[in-house]
Amino acid sequence: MQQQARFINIGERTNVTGSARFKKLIMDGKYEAALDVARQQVVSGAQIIDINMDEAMLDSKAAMVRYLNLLASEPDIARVPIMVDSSKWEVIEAALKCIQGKAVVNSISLKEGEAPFLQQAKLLRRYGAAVVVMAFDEVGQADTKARKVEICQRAYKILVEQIGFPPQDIIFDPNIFAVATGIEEHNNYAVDFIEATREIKRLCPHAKISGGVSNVSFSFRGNDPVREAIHSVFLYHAIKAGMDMGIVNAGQLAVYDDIPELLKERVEDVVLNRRDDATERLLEVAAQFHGKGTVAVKEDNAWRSWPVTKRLEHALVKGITDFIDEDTEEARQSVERPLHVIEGPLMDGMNVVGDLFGEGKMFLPQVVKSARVMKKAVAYLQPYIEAEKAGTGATTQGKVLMATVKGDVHDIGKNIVGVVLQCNNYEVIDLGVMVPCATLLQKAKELNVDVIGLSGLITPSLDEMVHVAKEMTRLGFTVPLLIGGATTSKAHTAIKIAPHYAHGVVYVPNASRSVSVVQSLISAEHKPDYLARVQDEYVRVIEQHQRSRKHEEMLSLEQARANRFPLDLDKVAAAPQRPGVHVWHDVDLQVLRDYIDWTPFFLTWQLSGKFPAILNHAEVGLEARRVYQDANALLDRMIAERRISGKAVFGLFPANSDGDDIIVWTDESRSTERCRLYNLRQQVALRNNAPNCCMADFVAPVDSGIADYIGAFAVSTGYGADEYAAEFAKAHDDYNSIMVKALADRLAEALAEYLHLKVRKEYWGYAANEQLDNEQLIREAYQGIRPAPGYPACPEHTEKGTLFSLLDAEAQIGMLLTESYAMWPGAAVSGWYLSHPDSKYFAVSKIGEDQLEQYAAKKGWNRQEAESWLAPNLR
Ligand SMILES: C[S@@+](CC[C@H](N)C(=O)[O-])C[C@H]1O[C@@H](n2cnc3c(N)ncnc32)[C@H](O)[C@@H]1O
Repeated sequence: MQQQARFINIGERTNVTGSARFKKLIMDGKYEAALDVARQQVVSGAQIIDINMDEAMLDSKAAMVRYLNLLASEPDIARVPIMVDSSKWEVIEAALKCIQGKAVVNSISLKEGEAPFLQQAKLLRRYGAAVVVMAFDEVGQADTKARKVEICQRAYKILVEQIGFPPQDIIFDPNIFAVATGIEEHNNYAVDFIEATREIKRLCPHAKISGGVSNVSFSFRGNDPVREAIHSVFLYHAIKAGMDMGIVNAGQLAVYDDIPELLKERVEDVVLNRRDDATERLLEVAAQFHGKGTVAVKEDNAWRSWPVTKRLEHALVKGITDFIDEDTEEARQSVERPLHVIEGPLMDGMNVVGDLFGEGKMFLPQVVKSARVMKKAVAYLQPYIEAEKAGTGATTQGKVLMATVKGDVHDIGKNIVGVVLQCNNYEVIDLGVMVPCATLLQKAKELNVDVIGLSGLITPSLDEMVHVAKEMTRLGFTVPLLIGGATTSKAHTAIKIAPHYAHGVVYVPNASRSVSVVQSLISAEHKPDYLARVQDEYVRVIEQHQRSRKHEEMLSLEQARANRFPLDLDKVAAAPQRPGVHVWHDVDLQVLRDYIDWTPFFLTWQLSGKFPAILNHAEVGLEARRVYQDANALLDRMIAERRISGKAVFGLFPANSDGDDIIVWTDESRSTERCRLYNLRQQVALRNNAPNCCMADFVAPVDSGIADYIGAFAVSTGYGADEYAAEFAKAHDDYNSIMVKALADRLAEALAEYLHLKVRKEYWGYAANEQLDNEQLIREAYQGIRPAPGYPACPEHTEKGTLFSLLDAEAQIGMLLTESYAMWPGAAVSGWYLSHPDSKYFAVSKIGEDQLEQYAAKKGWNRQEAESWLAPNLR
């Protein structure tokens, strides 16, 4: 597997000689559609795409240039290297002029002798391109191991020794030819390639080996399953011998371990030329595997002949809903009562899923798909169960009541935990979002639940959780309380919540952990021990917290102010090109797709790794590609059917700082305050006496006489998302329900990114010439920042109130704030725009009593209100 992981797939569908569809699109001038062919390959795992426009009826050079230029503007495709494939030198040169990153040229050879070979190689070196060198010389194409090695070694010497071509940029293609053709001399072709690969790698250090893999199975055209098995077996051995890359249709490659034993053995005989009658023996069995699609699909269908209980298990593990109604019906007929189907095969199947997930052999998206199968089966049985009046359902392991706390609207994490618990046979009662404490506890009593789970995303929710814990004590509850959500932590749970409730407060870091936690809490036998361990752990966490806090030296607010960030007033940006408030009512979501930061999307699904590398990750790559594909298919639908929409309101205003405040003026006369933004300042003594920052430090002070500005924005792409997600949930499809929200969140972040870009380049215009790709945008490699209230530089959430009234966000685009200052719709981002080149993100962190008092006075808060809103900065 490790070796497979290093292999580089070269996509081949963007080749007019190899793909009839691509050829037609290009010949018809449908370049946009032809781009999709490239995109599809990247999505299916191609890490280089081979582009070939060599067609007699085509102006190949013009077609290549046009296509490459279009590709360059598609960030999701342009991130993979291009292999320029042409037999015409002028096409290659024209292509190299368009390609920005490192290109690979396919190919040159010694066919015409050394002089043209050298000349071309020199030119390629000047372009910094890597090159594919075919094992072809004046005599012809190399077929035996000896000839392959001889030609490649000769080419290597010429390239490296005569012109200093970087050896790591040389890729040899020692020719893969068809085996099992019926001609005896061809029988050793695969072995010749594999053995030559081993030898060339030894003799030509750093050079790479590539080849067109589909050639090897040419004699089995028409029988895809056998062809795919041949490719897979061939690659298995060639990669072991040192093959680095190959042209191979990544979407149609059988998994070596999944090839049925009989087929694998016969194919291996052919590929490794192990017996004289290998071809006949493969032909004998080939028909059995004949069929459409991949070997895996062929095997998939085999499960349909299994006994129904096994079929149900298979459907659950693989997440297949296609046959679930008919299989559930068959199972129902085979048992006495419909409930027995749930208690028997369905729960057995889910146990398998639970075990595989627990062992790390299944990933979260797969588990959520399994839940979809389970729910559909249960829904199918429901009318029969009701007709029988058999009560509410099967016995479960326990009842878990879950809710996102009052004032908070975020629920993706909670929904995922709910699904995972259901998969493990817990009954989950989900009260949804913004659930007041009284409602929650009343329900808990009424339903006599075993566990209560709270979730929240924004920091004010942490306080609400403390409130729930206190109320549980006051009302005499004894069931354990689970705490989860993005801003929650073990430390916060230990320090702030646990002391208020004596019957177990457990922090759950992610969905996978929820099962073992609930299991331990529900078991009468294990619960005391488990809670004692949690308590010990909390003691340790608290001690650690106290130790780390002790080292923090605090400055007085006065001292911190004296150490403010020294702003370079010569660099204050010019006045905005388009001041005032602007509204976008219907943002083109298609445009936003290119600005999506996908990495957090995978994290939502508990797949960690940076995009796009994660798509090819040895362990999670396959699953990552699947969710990515599902996500894009759903995005297509959401956009085409206009199921969600995006809106933005933003404005650019005259502003100056006044101490720690920022004054927003009504107009350029700068005489009347429209509003004042209150900011917190860092008070912890920082290393090397670094400045104690406050957001106001990045805006020109009022007494400088400099006309500075500030921007404000609020965007959401959540309009319609909750309804759409609810439709899926109603159809027992949690997978897509969660997916809708995760995608709406991604689009909201993408909108924030895109809008910020437009502001920098056009509306404010201080960076009109900025040219950054999406990766640079994600890294925020631009001038200026967009700090968001609730985040570390401006952690106090009520400032969102000022932001929203400044923009009149409710009237303009219908965005609301809850009592905890969470934004609605949930897929939303808001913040300020600061343009100064030295402005940067920082964390206010802990503040002192003096700042607490002064800030409270400015906001008109009493002590309790101040402590509540500033809680995250008082720890
Ligand atoms: C949370 S990430 C979101 C962007 C990420 N590419 C995504 O799609 O999820 C970065 C944003 O968080 C906010 N942010 C990050 N650090 C911050 C800080 N220290 N203070 C204030 N806002 C901060 C800024 O609005 C910044 O643009």
